[in-house]
Amino acid sequence: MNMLTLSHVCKSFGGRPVVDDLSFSVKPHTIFGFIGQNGAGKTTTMKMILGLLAADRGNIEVNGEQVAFGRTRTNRHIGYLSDVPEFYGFMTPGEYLELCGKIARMAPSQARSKSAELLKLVGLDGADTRIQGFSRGMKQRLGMAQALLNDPPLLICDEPTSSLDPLGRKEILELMLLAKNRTTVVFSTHILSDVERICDEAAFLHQGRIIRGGTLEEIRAARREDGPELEVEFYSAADAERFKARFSAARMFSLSGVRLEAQDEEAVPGILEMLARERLPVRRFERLEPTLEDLFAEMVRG
Ligand SMILES: Nc1ncnc2c1ncn2[C@@H]1O[C@H](COP(=O)(O)OP(=O)(O)OP(=O)(O)O)[C@@H](O)[C@H]1O
Repeated sequence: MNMLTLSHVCKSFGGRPVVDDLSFSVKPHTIFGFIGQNGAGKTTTMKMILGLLAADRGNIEVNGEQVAFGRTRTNRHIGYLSDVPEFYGFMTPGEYLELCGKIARMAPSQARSKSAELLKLVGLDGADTRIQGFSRGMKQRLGMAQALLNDPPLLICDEPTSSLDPLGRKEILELMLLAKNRTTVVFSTHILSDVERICDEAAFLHQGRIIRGGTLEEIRAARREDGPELEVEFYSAADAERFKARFSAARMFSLSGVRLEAQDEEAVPGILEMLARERLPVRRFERLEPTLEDLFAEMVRG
């Protein structure tokens, strides 16, 4: 059974479709990247999953249970982390998590042990100071601990890395990978390199519609039909020029580097033979994988 399923979900504001016939599903213990530019409809979709906004049409199921607008029953399956989580700054992280545990009706001893376990998981077990002095990265890690407090089978993170510096981002990405052992993660983002680093599956959202989805391998495979791009780097500019002169679909990308546009798969051995025959010493020969950023830019341009 899928952990999350959206079937033909639609939402308009003032007659303008913002989410348009959206369908996708997320398998348990995977990380699903929900990708889109600003205004693509990511937050609107998340709000509908959380039952905070009514869908005009379609169906949403969380852990096999149908989401109903205004009722929060299905939210017992969900942990939620926003882009900038808010806390009581005068508390320490341990005090804050224990309070959350008590609000969730945990016994005091359970709230204490669960808080300690999660603070260790997010690397805040030594942080015994008030939250108000925390960096954004530390707050995000605490938000992650809070979201995992009830052992939810689904963790939804709305742009969890957008406000962080590269180190903070890396920490949150690593935490999401760790969280995958205990839950299923859906995270929205416009940072495609984050998706490449940790996601099993992803969906590209554009103007409220999914323009491509699947495993990262499937998403990349669609482009590979055009054949690989190759980069060949030489030790001298003269060698690079000699090589480039042999190909019409070639251009220099640096003083001594040549890029060959989409090549037939069969052409690659011939190129290698030619390099050996002409005794052109090669510093680097690489098939370029398109980045998700390249793919997304292409799709959005149409
Ligand atoms: N309550 C509302 N009333 C009218 N329009 C809205 C409302 N909520 C969102 N919108 C519009 O719907 C579109 C999608 O917004 P949404 O917040 O879902 O996008 P997003 O993908 O999360 O973008 P961002 O990364 O900027 O948060 C935007 O054009 C936004 O202005």
